[in-house]
Amino acid sequence: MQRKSIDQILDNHGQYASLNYYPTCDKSNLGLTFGLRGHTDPTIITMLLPDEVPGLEILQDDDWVPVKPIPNTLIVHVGDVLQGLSNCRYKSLLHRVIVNSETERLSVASYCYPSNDTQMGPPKELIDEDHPLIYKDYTYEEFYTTMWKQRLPDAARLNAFKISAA
Ligand SMILES: O=C(O)CCC(=O)C(=O)O
Ligand SMILES: [Fe+2]
Repeated sequence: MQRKSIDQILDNHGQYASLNYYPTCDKSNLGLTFGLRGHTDPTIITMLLPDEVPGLEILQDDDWVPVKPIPNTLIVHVGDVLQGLSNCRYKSLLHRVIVNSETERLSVASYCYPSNDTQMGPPKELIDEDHPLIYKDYTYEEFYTTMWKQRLPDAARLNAFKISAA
């Protein structure tokens, strides 16, 4: 696939950042309280800079697996937009943050997202007999609006744009 296909699709993209603070949690509430519940990010990619306190977990083969913090290391992961654009060749990462009773935690997250009018259907080069088209063509604005209006659980966000969706 041509690099310029993706450059053209994501020509006007933006980036915003959040500073996430996770306070400690009373022992009696551990297990009931999440720093962030399991979610995927509605982004192209997300770049994370966590501090050295563990907490981030990713879902792998139905198990939540802790991500070991490595000092001064960025974690880059795929978001929903790239899953759609790649016709599911890249998968959006399901992740969550757990808290602990001893140490507060900080992370900086930087989210890359496309402009509202970006057509999110995958480039033609990615579609062939072995990789049939999964999603209808839709704009990022439609995706984002549907996501908030319908309060869809994460995995269902992109499903709403599947060709086979009712
Ligand atoms: O704090 C973290 O390590 C993850 C933050 C996160 O998932 C997010 O901001 O979407
Ligand atoms: Fe996230």
